[in-house]
Amino acid sequence: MQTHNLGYPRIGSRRELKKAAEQYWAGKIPAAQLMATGKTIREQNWKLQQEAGIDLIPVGDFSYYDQVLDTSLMVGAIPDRYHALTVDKQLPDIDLLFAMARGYQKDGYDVTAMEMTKWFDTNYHYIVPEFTAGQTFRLFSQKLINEYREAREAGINAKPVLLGPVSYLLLGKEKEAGFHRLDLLKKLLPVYLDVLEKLDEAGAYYVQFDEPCLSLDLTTAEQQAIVKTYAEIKATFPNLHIILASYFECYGENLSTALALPVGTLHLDLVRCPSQLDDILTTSFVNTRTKLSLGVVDGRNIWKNDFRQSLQFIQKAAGKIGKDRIWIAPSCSLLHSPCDLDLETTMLKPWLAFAKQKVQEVATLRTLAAGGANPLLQENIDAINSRRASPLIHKPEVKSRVDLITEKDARRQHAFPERRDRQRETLRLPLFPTTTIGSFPQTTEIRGIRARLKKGELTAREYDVLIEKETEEAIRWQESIGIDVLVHGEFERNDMVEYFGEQLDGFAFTENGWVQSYGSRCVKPPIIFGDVSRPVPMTVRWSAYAQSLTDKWVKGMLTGPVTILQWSFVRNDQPRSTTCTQIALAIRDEVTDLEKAGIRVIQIDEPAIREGLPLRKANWKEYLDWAVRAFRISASGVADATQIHTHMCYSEFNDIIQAIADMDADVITIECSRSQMELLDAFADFRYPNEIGPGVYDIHSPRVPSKTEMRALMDKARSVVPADQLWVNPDCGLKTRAWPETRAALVAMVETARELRTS
Ligand SMILES: CN1c2c(nc(N)[nH]c2=O)NC[C@@H]1CNc1ccc(C(=O)N[C@@H](CCC(=O)N[C@@H](CCC(=O)N[C@@H](CCC(=O)O)C(=O)O)C(=O)O)C(=O)O)cc1
Ligand SMILES: N[C@@H](CCS)C(=O)O
Ligand SMILES: [Zn+2]
Repeated sequence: MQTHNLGYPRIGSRRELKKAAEQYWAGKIPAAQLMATGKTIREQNWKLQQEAGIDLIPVGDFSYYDQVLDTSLMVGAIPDRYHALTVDKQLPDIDLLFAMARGYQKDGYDVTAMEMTKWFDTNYHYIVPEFTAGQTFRLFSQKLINEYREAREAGINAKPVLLGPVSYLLLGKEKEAGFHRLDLLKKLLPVYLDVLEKLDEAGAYYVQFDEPCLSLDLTTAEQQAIVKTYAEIKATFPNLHIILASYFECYGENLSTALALPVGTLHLDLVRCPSQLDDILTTSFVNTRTKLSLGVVDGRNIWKNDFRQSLQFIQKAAGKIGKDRIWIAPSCSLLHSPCDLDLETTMLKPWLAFAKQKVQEVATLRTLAAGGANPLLQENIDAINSRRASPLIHKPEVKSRVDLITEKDARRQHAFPERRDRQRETLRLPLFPTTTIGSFPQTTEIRGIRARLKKGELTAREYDVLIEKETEEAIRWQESIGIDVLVHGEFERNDMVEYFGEQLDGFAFTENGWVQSYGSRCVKPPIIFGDVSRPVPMTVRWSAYAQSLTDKWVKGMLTGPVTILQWSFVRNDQPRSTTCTQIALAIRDEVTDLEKAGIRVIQIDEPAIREGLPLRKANWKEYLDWAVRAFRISASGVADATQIHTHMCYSEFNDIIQAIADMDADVITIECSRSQMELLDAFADFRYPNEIGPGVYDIHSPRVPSKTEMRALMDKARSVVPADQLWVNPDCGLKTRAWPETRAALVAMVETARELRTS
């Protein structure tokens, strides 16, 4: 039996890559120092996996920003708008990569960033490839080949990992009409063959192709594209051992396609789809020579592996096809796991495994599968049993409150048209009201204040005074530029999910459990280990304080139940829907407490509602039913006159528009600008009945949009949605931005709204 890994986190266990990239962007370190940090992280990761006992170690999983963007650079899919930067300005590759990811606005250049969206159902975001009808490809970046050579020189048994050509194309977007991106396969494949040629020259025998599109509903043409691709690769490189990996779902309808591919190893995600092993072992696949990679260690969660359960899979497969055809692996890339449990002190530690521990689990499973007594097995059984029996987990009062929920609890008092009238009487807002999404820049000073509190250098009172000062400044500034519905700025929050997790019972948190979300941005997902309840109000103090400073309305700001669920590590001993409903009740209590404190506009953010959608359409309804119900439970405890907003971002929402309408928020603010308001057509076609704030500028880029751009977007919006339904706001919160660009952009946004009211 072999062990292998599909990918390792690249941020470094102390977020070394994040820190170096941000310092480089700020001009504080040279490119060489950033590269040196990257090299050190790669080497440490490779060595760690080698020492753990992993036979085949992934290379190509490292990226300075995103692996999909790296693929675009590898195949030369660089949109025309960057050509001035490559040709005239001759930007080095690393700066071109960052320009494509973040936009470029200096030295007289003003180029927008590429779109970013969710990687399948994860909180990782990739840069969306852009394709034109006349698209050409060529081998542009040799990063993968160079890193493969680097690994070999470091004595690593390296396995190059590529995003497969079909998934790469399907994850991209046509930027003009008249063609389908899959038509480009015949032009793209030769570049992949070029890369394989170079890898072959460098000595690669095993190559992993990730084709996660096989976890989606594919058309026959898409399945055939997979067949054609791997037939051609195999025909060109008959000696290559192709590892084909899909994850996050069953192969489902694509299983017979996958089983017939001329690959050396087929990877199965047995955490997300345990049943597919039986499906496969009852087909003629058993008579082939293809190896099976059993993804038994969960790459998406932090719970210790249940060795007995994994060994059952391994033994069952080995019994049918023989040990030599079995590989042991994590279920997917460990990109989605935090790095190292050794750095933690949580009391949950005996129940957990992070990336470093997961690769050790893979190796231990191989040892255990070989047979013989081993104390590691009993240790594992004890840990699994102690979690199951722990009194920390179950709270009868929480369970019975969930059982007592009625349909009335999930419904506002009246339908939207009546609520709108009450709200208009109360709020008295102008046409095209302006607002922001909640957070203002989380500056180094603010992070520093929080770090000092953590280290005990500030008392809780001293901390509060400093945060109050920031909040007051933000309120005064918003008043001065004429924003209509103000926000308190979220200065007291480390993260929009972790902050709530820290205050809810049933949650634990880590000190260094960082996971990459996009580029240099990381999250520290809380761990939901038990029944969830809210011991005391969580946000009322800050919202009430902000409201006390001004006569304008201040929006209360909450994270919704689905997003808290989705962006946490979730317990795996009860259905997600049950955990979500428990969170919904906690948020409902917060919403009603905010209303009691005089807050009349309350935003319940649900940016992750689309991300939680199952990858296969057949499973959508069940999810949307409980997810929408959870949101409604959280929002329905208030009077008609209290205006409930929700906010969504980073996803394609067209296909869940009915569910969004069913959430029945009075106002939805939604990311739209990178896609030039494309999304609004869906709202318009659907005749979305409630109010909408389509984002008028992209907050991911430091680039300041012009008034003309924002005006054009709003003109587009009002051509499809009635003006009295529209709000004017950015795409998302501004926490990742700095104040100078935030000020400039918001002043221009408010002026744009004023002009819209008169012309
Ligand atoms: C809106 N998004 C979010 C997602 N997921 C979340 N969980 N949260 C989100 O907001 N998903 C979709 C989108 C896009 N994704 C992100 C993800 C992450 C960020 C972001 O800004 N992350 C910050 C870290 C935030 C945080 O937890 N900050 C803490 C700790 C700060 C820190 O690093 N402290 C230093 C010490 C500081 C000092 O001494 O000066 C340290 O610990 O070393 C805090 O503020 O207290 C990031 O920087 O990556 C945005 C969008
Ligand atoms: N209220 C949050 C939403 C982010 S999706 C913020 O403004 O950062
Ligand atoms: Zn957002």
